[in-house]
Amino acid sequence: MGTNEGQALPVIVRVLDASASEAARTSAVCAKVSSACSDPILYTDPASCLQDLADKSTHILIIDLETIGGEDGLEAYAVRCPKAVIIAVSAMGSVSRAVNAMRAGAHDFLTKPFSLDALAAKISFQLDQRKPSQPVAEPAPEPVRPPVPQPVVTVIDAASEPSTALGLERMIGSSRQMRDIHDQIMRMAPSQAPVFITGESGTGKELCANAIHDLSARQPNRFVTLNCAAIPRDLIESEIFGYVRGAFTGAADNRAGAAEQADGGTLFLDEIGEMDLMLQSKLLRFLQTGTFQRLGDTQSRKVDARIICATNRDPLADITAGRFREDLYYRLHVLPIHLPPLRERREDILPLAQKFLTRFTAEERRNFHGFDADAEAVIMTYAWPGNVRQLENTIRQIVVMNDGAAVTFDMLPMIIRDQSARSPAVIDLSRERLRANVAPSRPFGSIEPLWAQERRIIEDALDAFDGNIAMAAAALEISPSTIYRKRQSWTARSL
Ligand SMILES: Nc1ncnc2c1ncn2[C@@H]1O[C@H](COP(=O)(O)OP(=O)(O)OP(=O)(O)O)[C@@H](O)[C@H]1O
Repeated sequence: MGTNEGQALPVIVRVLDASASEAARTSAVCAKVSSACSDPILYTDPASCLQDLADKSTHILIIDLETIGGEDGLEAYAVRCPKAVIIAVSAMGSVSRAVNAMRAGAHDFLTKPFSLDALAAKISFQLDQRKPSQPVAEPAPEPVRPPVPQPVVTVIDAASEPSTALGLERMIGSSRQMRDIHDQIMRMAPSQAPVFITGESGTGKELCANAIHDLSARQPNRFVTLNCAAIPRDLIESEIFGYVRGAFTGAADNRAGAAEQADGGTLFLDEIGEMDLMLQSKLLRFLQTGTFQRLGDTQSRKVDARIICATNRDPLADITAGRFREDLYYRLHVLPIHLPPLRERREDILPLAQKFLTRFTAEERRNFHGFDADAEAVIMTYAWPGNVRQLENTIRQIVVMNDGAAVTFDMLPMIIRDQSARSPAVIDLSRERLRANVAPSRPFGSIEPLWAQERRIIEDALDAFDGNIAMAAAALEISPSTIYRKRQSWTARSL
């Protein structure tokens, strides 16, 4: 704790709590954690705190939710100090409250009465992110993942990955499905039970595993990723369990494997469906006993690592086909999370695209601010078979190859323009349904009046986008006002 002592930059901490004694208690913790924040500013009334947030800089804001009338009031504070780290505290803590507070701008959450150590750990963690050469309040840039191929084993130390504490924030998406996922992550994070994540490639399974680790008590320890598909079959055992000198040709030293490196932290087994059957039984034994042996060793070792695994295959089909051990599956499949493909949560597409555009525009020193209407419509209706990864790579490609204030239709890669030039799936679907639903008893045989056909198509599009007029309009390539106008005319007809 307080690892920045001796090189600490001043940190401006503000504490808002209607109870003066609570505020003073919190303030005492700050001073104890580091001399850098030895003089926190206390507020018991929201108005003066809000005023100061607007006028003066703030690095850490510790805010009591009851004092501001609940988490809904938090946003007003967050917008006044967008660069500050906000720790929300509440005497009425619950998972949904914590999730709502995070959505409203909090980075962390504590339920009252909290131990001084718990608060100290949170503040200390924030302080440890600050380096002398960085402006204190600047959030660290998001780490840019290297292009494929991914490393076989990735070890992330809390200290070397500043933004991991904001794991949930990095998972962009406010669709109903993503809100459910955020909720599940918050509930699962404190548990020790294994988590089993399924979902198509590129849907964010690793990001999800990372968020669970970040929000757990294991966060100060390592998050170790082992990509089972990327490791040659004969090396995978030594990658997981390590080896001793002389265990095989080339084993010149003793080496800890991923399981040992994750001791106290989380071991993420990506692409678990690719694991060889012989190794599956070793993994099962490790899960049952918590013990293992390094390759070539006689000594048994014990570690405490939480297991999270992920696959983009259907695990039950793999069991039926004899490729995956059923007993291992039931050991691992304790807390399941399924990440839906991007095409099933279209509301998330534009916020993700905008986020990637902002990030890559800064990285590549371009001038983009957004997308024009045509580009937006195509981005929103394209099927994105490669999910978020494909969207991310597409935006990166656009930014690298072009410049301007807005991304235009012409800048989109050909495959995306071509696909959208053919009618998107939703439109085909509605036409199919239209054909199937034509009433046979019409005065002119099977011919339905044009306005009724239009109405059916528009209503199908609205259904496909859960009533979202902007998205339905984009898919139909008409303006939202056309939908409003048509709806009025249908109402007039039925009067
Ligand atoms: N909700 C999200 N918000 C922001 N970025 C996301 C989101 N989901 C995925 N990404 C980004 O998309 C890329 C792919 O995500 P990730 O590696 O977690 O997917 P995956 O499901 O594990 O893929 P694979 O099955 O191929 O390993 C990453 O760069 C990740 O940061």
